[in-house]
Amino acid sequence: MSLKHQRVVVERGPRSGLPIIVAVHSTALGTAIGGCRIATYPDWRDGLDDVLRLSSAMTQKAALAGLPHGGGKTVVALPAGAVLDRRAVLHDVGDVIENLGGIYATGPDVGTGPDDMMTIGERTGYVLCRTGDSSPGTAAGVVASMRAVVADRFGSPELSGRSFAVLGAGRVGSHVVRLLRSAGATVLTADVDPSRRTAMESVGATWTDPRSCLTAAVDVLVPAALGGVLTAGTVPTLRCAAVAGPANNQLATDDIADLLHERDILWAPDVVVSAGGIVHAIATELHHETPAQVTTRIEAIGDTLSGILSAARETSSTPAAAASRLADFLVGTPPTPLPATV
Ligand SMILES: NC(=O)c1ccc[n+]([C@@H]2O[C@H](COP(=O)([O-])OP(=O)(O)OC[C@H]3O[C@@H](n4cnc5c(N)ncnc54)[C@H](O)[C@@H]3O)[C@@H](O)[C@H]2O)c1
Repeated sequence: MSLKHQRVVVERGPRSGLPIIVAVHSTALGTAIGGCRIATYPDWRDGLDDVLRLSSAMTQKAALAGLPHGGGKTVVALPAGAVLDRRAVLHDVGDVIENLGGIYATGPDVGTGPDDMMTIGERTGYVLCRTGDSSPGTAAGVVASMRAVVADRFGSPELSGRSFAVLGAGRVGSHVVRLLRSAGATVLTADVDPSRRTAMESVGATWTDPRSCLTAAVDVLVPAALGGVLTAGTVPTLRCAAVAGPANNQLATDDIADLLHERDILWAPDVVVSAGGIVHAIATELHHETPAQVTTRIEAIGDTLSGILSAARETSSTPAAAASRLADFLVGTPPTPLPATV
């Protein structure tokens, strides 16, 4: 396999002794952006695989969100049972990013949050989201996407009277549930953490168990927990008309997009749907836009998704393939040919 990334740095952190891996996939549209993931891997090379995949997805995400940025990612690959000296590892991360000289800026991801960005910020200025929570922006982008999805599927963007099953009532999922309820939708929700139940029922959502939520007969299933939820095993059990949610990497493998298409379940690519938080952070922190300008950008996620869903229909391809082709076009990558049929 040829290397498609602009730059990949692997360093053993001098303070932490841990593998710090930063991949800059592309700066064709501007500074690469993408979060810092601290996670356990069987081997650091699995972390390398992850960072290569995630940074390439960030290039697509930034381009599809209309941001003048490329994609990158940081992974700190923890061995099983590692005891973390958090400050040491975050300073190691900060130094690696600083040494890249500004071609990449990081932010929170799995295993890191705004406080960690403050600590990384003690070593480098190339860091986002030091304050605040990205989940309200992400949720707003999800709801803008919902309007595009129901318009495509049912002929009207109206959310009132539509039914949704939100799997995962965490930071983003709980905001989505509230926004959908305020718009007059019927909402079923579930989380492995039962402490979320009271808050969700107080806004009028119906609580259920995760399995029933996944397979509920609803208009739209909203994956808002972990990635990999759509598999060859789960897709045949779905009873929804569409799937659209913030969870990253929902498809266990790329061919699951075809399986959903064959079942006539509309899948909205998560790389588009989940962009609201990063759009908010970039527009506010790097481009100093006004709240009204930021809202307009987040609402535009729905327009982008509408265009992708129309293009998919017109070319008889999956929305995943249509999104990928649009991202390649925006970044200037030579497009891959369309398959004859899907
Ligand atoms: N926070 C953001 O701004 C943002 C931005 C883009 C994408 N995402 C993605 O959206 C998803 C949710 O992010 P978040 O910030 O809300 O995370 P979170 O950790 O706050 O919420 C996730 C929730 O899912 C629940 N959960 C875990 N496994 C589950 C299961 N099997 N069934 C049901 N519930 C389960 C957890 O208990 C938790 O409440 C993640 O995939 C994340 O990568 C988040």
